[in-house]
Amino acid sequence: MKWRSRMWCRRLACLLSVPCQHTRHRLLGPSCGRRTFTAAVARWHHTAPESLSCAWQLHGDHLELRYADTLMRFDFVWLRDHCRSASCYNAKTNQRSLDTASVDLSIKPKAVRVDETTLFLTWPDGHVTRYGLQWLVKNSYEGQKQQVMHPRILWNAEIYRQAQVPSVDCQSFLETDEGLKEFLQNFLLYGIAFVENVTPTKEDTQILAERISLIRETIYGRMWYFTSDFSRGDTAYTKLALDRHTDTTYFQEPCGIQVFHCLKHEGTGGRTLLVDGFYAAEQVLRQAPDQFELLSKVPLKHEYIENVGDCHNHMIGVGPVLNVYPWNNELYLIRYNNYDRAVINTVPYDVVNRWYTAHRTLTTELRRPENELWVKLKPGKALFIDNWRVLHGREAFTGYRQLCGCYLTRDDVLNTARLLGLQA
Ligand SMILES: C[N+](C)(C)CCCC[C@H](N)C(=O)O
Ligand SMILES: O=C(O)CCC(=O)C(=O)O
Ligand SMILES: [Fe+2]
Repeated sequence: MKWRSRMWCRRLACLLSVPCQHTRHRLLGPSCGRRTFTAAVARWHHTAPESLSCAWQLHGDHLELRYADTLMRFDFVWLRDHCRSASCYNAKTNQRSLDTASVDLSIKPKAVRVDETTLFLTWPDGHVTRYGLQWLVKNSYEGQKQQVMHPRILWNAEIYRQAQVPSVDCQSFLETDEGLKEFLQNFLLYGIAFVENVTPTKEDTQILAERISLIRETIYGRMWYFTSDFSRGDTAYTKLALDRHTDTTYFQEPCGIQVFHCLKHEGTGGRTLLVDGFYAAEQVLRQAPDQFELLSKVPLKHEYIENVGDCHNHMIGVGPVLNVYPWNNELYLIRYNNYDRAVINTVPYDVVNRWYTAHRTLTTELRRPENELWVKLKPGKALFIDNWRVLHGREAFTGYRQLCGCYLTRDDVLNTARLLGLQA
């Protein structure tokens, strides 16, 4: 992604290299500020020449605007398409009424005017579009690019322990907005969160889950409940150790959240391992950006083939190990499960070779002991894991062990968080 920032710097540099025009305008005085501009001449216009709070310039196919320390460029079709007038936009439902296909792709504003707070555009058919300058900063590519979509605290074991993230009490989680909000804030920041003093039953675990989301029903059921009874074609249903992984990598959209509640364990071992996949990926980005890029570009398949008893399933999910938003390179999903990774047949041999190297670098980071958080799940303590970020595993165990839980739909967890005022 380096090229992006380099390119951006170059563009920024070129725009910053025109201050002579600002100076000239300041010398010309305030009269030009509110004047309607009709000709497409590249010239800076200032609304408040003394403070230089806003300046704009019309180019052949876009409008350039500087406001609140942000330099923004707006495509003309974009400016027409996002018009918030009553005939183009339904403010009650927040939906677009304008048929975008009716906009001439070479449209240009007939007139442009900016006052202290608002940009006014008049289109060839006479339609007038108004944008608040604050709204533009918040919604422009350049404004948006400066902020992350999901604020997070990346952690290793030490960082997580030092943070002393509290578990939320079950009653406060279920009965107060503050309890729920605190829980969700922790969950969004760290990708894991605990609820304490839960009655150790499947039904009570379901009530917890439904407090924040819809349950995502899968081939494992809605609420699942499992022991080492080999009832399914998967090593989760054994007493074996499981290396760190994310679940349901063989779904086109892996489950967003996993809930675990250990209802019983009479025996030894069986601790849960948690590793922040984004922390590890960040280390790869630092050490070897090209390897990070490869992991985010090469698509692979994961697969689940099951024929046990009455369970017949064949699932395939395709996607890269690291998934990033292309406009800011921010990670949003890691798909990592070496058990369920399918035959690699989507890439030529020389790329395969480089991919294995990159995968090894990531695995080395994921396996560093200092990145491992080990917890023993006990009846009463429910664990929520962001399955798009935090890997889980398990130590081998002896004796009878019963775990219940479910998957949650990510959109609905984030919905609850946003309704409580959190950035999600
Ligand atoms: C959680 N539950 C026991 C229901 C399912 C386990 C699925 C395990 C599978 N290997 C995966 O990683 O997706
Ligand atoms: O048994 C456990 O603690 C977890 C097993 C597992 O990885 C899973 O169920 O997804
Ligand atoms: Fe798992």
